[in-house]
Amino acid sequence: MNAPPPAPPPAGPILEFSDVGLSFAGVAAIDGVSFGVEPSELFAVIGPNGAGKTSIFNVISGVYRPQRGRVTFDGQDLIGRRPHEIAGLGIARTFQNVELFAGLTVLDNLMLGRHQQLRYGALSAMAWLGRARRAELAARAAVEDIIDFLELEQWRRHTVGLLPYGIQKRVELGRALAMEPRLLLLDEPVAGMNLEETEDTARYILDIREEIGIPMILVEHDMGLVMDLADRVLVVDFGVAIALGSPTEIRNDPEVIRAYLGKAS
Ligand SMILES: Nc1ncnc2c1ncn2[C@@H]1O[C@H](COP(=O)(O)OP(=O)(O)OP(=O)(O)O)[C@@H](O)[C@H]1O
Repeated sequence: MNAPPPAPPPAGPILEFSDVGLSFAGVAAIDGVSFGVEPSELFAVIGPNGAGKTSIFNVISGVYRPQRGRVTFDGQDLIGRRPHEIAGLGIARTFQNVELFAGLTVLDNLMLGRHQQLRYGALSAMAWLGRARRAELAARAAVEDIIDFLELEQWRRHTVGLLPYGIQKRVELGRALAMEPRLLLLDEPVAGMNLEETEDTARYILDIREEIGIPMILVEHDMGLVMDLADRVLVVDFGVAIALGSPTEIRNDPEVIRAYLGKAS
């Protein structure tokens, strides 16, 4: 009898954040936080205001350089790299406040996102016009797919700054997707949205996971959204990781309840 084929080795985390410490003027924003994000996992980071969530994103994306610890993406060290290099490795992010070119159209904003991903520079573009032109056509087709995917068709020629806030946030998500990321960081994707916009965004996040299958890290205050969407949740408070587990484990964790009730009183 033939033995069954050996199971493939379990894939390790694509992002490893190990014992990171970051302080500003001696005050710790992140104090020894460690976690790993599995390929295609939807990982959430929650915590009260000022807990260190955005600082974690800023460390991953190269905006802040921590004094301690190690961060790797797909085995490559991230600390010490500049934000554009990290974007070039395939880590895209959206921001708490929309950061788009407000005077440009939806289409142009997405094309700019895509150009960060194109593999030719200005000189090679001149030398290899044919190749550059083909890349440009492919870029345009990829952007049109994103417009379809996020149902932005009716706004594609509109100036971004004049669009409703919920649509601007969706364009920002599209801009990040246009980079063809291998990891997506979503900083408060539903902040300031009404219920309908929030539900739409939840659906797009699930669609990204289903159809594109990339891992995502979500920082969000909307607890309902986090508990509905996330595979695992990391809770930070005063820069320290106080819990890590499934939404159900987190909901029932006495330390988490204490941190939140403490802030509410
Ligand atoms: N550039 C900076 N200079 C000085 N202190 C900073 C800086 N960035 C963050 N901090 C401090 O680090 C701590 C964590 O801030 P951070 O913005 O990461 O928290 P947060 O959990 O994202 O908060 P919020 O939910 O309000 O967005 C805070 O005390 C904040 O004041």
